[in-house]
Amino acid sequence: MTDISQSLATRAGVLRLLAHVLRDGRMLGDGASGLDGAAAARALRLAGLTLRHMGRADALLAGRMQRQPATRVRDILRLALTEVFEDGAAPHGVVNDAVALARMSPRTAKQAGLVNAVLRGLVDDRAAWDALPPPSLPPWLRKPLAKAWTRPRLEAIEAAHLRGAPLDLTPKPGVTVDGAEVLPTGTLRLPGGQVSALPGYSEGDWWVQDAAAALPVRLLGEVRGLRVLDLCAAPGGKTMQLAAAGAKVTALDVSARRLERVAQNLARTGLEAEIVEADALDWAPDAAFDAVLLDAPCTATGTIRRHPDLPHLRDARDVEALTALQYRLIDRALTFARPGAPVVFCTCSLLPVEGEHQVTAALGRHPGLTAEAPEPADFGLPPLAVSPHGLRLLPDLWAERGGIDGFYMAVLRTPA
Ligand SMILES: C[S@@+](CC[C@H](N)C(=O)[O-])C[C@H]1O[C@@H](n2cnc3c(N)ncnc32)[C@H](O)[C@@H]1O
Repeated sequence: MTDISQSLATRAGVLRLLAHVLRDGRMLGDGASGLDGAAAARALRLAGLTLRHMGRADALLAGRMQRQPATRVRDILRLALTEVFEDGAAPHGVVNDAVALARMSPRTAKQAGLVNAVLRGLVDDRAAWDALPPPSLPPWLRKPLAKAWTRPRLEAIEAAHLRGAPLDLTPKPGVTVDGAEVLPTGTLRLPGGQVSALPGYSEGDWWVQDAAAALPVRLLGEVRGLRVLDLCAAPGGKTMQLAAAGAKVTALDVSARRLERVAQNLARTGLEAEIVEADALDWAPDAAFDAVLLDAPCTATGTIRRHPDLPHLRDARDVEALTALQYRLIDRALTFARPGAPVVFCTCSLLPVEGEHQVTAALGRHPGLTAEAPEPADFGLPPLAVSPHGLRLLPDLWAERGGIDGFYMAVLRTPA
């Protein structure tokens, strides 16, 4: 394969991934670019970058085109502009490949001339790109976030999304990784890199987990020897933390496919947990647990730094369905813990309706239920992380250290 055809193949792979997200409504990480190895990784990175900057590309294109082009043509143009202005690609090669991509499909071949003309008029105009406002979240998310966190905070969150995220690892006790920064929370942080090539991967010394996602388990304190229920467990990041800390873990999840990932992760790390495939709303254990962790399904909007596809895949209807499910899961989780035992509720959402409001509502409907507000400093976190009943993390926190995912977590207890 020549260099030219390799770059073309990679860009065709990016178009497949964009169609998977924008047309099929599926997660970027589940998409197939049709490529292998380094080309597949490059296509995935470029698709993510294009999704992050899509609003800006569309704004620039809107000024140049009277009619909306075919969706594939639009994606070709979006990718080309993103590569030139955000990835430092040479305009000449980008335009040539964009025209070739249009010609590749009978449905868009006739628009190859349009692609050429539009791009030639734009790729040298960096000033026009730089003058565009930074990409913003879609209205379904922007509105409630501005209300909850103020507009300047929202803009700081959007800026954090654009910066992306470092690579965070949770080590087994005593494990270190050369070159990694040790965060005050205990997470090991690297700028990035191919995960499976890092030292300690095949030995199962650590697993990938954002610094925020590693905190809910720590709120449970010492768990050695305790029977702990990990209620929505897959793919198993928190299950591994609990098992590594010496807990007897039951890892429950409704998804058989996702539970396979738990089993694989446990096998790689040599850790043990009982795996249960069940709907938490129907399931009943033989005996109450010493601690319960409810990492409830949510919009995952706290992870947009890593998943730029999310704002394009979710909408306000998802929020409604998920908050209703969280409400029911909290009530169920409280019945699984022995009286007085901790039940950690957490979600990786930026929306208070999936965090603070859920805990306030649970306190209102369960007489005697308490929620302890953890002290942020105990976990090396800035005071901004404090919230009425729990810990609130937003992606603009720790900007100088590389940020942290958005999360909410609280420790609930029924009366002893
Ligand atoms: C946020 S993810 C959990 C992430 C996991 N705790 C970790 O740290 O790797 C939410 C999980 O909830 C599961 N889930 C959704 N509804 C459920 C239900 N009714 N019962 C059990 N699990 C459920 C999903 O399959 C998904 O794996």
